[in-house]
Amino acid sequence: MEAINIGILGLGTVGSGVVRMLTNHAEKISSITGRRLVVKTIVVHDLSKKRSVDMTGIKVTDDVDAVLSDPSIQLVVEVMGTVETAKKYIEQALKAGKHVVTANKDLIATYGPELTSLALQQKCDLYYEASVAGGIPILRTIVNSFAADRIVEVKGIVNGTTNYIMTQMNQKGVSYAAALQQAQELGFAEADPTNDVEGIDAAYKMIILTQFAFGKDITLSNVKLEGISGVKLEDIEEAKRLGYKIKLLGISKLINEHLDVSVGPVLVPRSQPLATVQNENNAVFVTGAAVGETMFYGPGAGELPTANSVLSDIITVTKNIAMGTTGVRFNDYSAQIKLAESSEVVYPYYISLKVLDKPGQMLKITEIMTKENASFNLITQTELDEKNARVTMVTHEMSEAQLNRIKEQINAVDTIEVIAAYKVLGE
Ligand SMILES: NC(=O)C1=CN([C@@H]2O[C@H](COP(=O)(O)OP(=O)(O)OC[C@H]3O[C@@H](n4cnc5c(N)ncnc54)[C@H](OP(=O)(O)O)[C@@H]3O)[C@@H](O)[C@H]2O)C=CC1
Ligand SMILES: N[C@@H](CC=O)C(=O)O
Repeated sequence: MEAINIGILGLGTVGSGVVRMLTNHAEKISSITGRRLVVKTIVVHDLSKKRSVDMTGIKVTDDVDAVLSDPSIQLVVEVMGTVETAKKYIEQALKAGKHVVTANKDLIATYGPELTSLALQQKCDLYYEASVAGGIPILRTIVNSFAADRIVEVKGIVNGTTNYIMTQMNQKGVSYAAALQQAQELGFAEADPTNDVEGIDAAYKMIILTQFAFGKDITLSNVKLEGISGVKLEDIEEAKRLGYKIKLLGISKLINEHLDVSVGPVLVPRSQPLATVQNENNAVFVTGAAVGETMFYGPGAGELPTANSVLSDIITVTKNIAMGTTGVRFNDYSAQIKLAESSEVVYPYYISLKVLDKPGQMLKITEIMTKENASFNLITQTELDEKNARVTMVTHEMSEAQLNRIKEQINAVDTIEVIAAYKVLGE
């Protein structure tokens, strides 16, 4: 059987899973593709590190040229992370006529269009299923199964680390720091977990999902972004009391034919399926005008789930090589859509305020709300200590522009401070 030589850049959580799956499932992969997949070379950073996979017969090196300059290697799998270095290596690989599979959302969200053009020019494949929602095959599903439908919304939990942290805090009373450390030890977190907890990793995934669902290239600056590092335990408890769970959600949505993309903590009703997604699992809702609401659920991070998505790309590329059909875009859809104005984006909000515990504070809040034509369907005040109280409210629908003006005016009152303002999802 003809062989296809593979070079892998990175042998961490995902790289190890890829090697394990290529070894353990070799027979099935060959029977599907008609090719024998051989991992010829793996590039790592630190040659002295102990590895957990069997590397018999594989060259392990810290010299990337051993892959990029080896003409016998047809397929490069980039699972090392970073943006600029990975870009440089992938460009070199494509220019050398090698096909590329990557799990790197930072890279694809930042340089996807540029790399896709280069791949097309070189008649090479560039696939990145694992870059969004780990083990959930969501990108291929949007390309294939939603090809004819008009997608109106994509939303969901697309970061395993933050969902893991919030589940552990919520259910087991684990501290934020301890839960983050566990997520790092389990291999879910990024090399720099700031990207996870500040919502940047989820935003990168929403950029890619937006490209696939709506055919629109956006950048990080187009995503309204808030992470979980500022979410207070009191707000988690208060949300629970009101019948909600706080989840970090990515939402990309058509509003009046304009697109709004956000990542942030959202109050999800306990009865909504997203509220039941625990630990590193992810769930993506895709709403099509024809099909209605669909939900895709599964592990969003971790060695083997992510490796399975990388393998699906490797198999696609192998089949394309075998059939001589390489050099086709992963996603062909492109559309002209404007971004929504903040006056168009309307949600109910949960607003949490720290107020000086003295008379008249509620009046000031309601005056500001009334001035902005906003109303709430519940408001409560709880004493925090001798001096301070917390006021929480769930508003009726209001625009983001209204919310911003309300926040600004409340923060200008020296006895009141806005602690949180999170969207509230409907049932
Ligand atoms: N972990 C997960 O669940 C998921 C990760 N991803 C993405 O997959 C990619 C890999 O993630 P993950 O496996 O977790 O990362 P790890 O940090 O576990 O592994 C990174 C690997 O790349 C190697 N490496 C890093 N920089 C270089 C370099 N400059 N030259 C050569 N080798 C280098 C490291 O070498 P050494 O071992 O010697 O240090 C290590 O083997 C990232 O883009 C990540 O965002 C996507 C979905 C899920
Ligand atoms: N750090 C990411 C890994 C997968 O993309 C996450 O936690 O989701």
